[in-house]
Amino acid sequence: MMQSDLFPSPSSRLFDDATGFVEYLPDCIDTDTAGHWFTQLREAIDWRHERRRMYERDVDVPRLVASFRLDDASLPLPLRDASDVAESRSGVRFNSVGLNFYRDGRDSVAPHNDHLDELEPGTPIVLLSLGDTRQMTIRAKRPPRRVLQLDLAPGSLLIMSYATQLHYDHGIPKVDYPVGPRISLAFRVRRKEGPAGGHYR
Ligand SMILES: O=C(O)CCC(=O)C(=O)O
Ligand SMILES: [Fe+2]
Repeated sequence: MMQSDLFPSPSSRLFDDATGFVEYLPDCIDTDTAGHWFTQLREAIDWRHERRRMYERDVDVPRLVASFRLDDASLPLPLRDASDVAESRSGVRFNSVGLNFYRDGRDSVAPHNDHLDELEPGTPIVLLSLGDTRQMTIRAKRPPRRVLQLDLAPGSLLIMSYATQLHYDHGIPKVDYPVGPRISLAFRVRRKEGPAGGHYR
């Protein structure tokens, strides 16, 4: 599906080995466009506030979420352009986008790997960041416990290969300093069959 020689700048890979690869591409969208898309999405999306059963209690998912199939005729406008950017920079044709809206530093996503039973085997996940910069932690599940702390700047793409979901967890921790809102778009190739999309803590 995806060939590494489709990637124009191998040096942007933070690692690339038997555990998969992670690639960070800053400035894929200019600042004005990133700001415009952020505002459009914040206003146009019908953001869901979800709850999730955890340790026999219902808890709030600490961010707002939304999701679309990319063949949805009513796909909000900037998502089409955003998927074009994700596709041209990764060489992969995606069929779904999951959105996360982190309202402030108290919003987060707990360490997790994306559900492999929902992904077409071998396909990467591309995260496009808009709004304020938040830090992502990527941590190996097993020793030697490689840890990456990445600032995900607006207009950047982060590409995580399929294999990394077996070997690493990723998350956006809460922060105790003032930070503005952030929206992330997670492009995926979802399997045709398979479970309905869930969300992560
Ligand atoms: O907001 C992000 O950049 C990460 C989101 C994420 O990990 C997910 O939606 O699965
Ligand atoms: Fe994720």
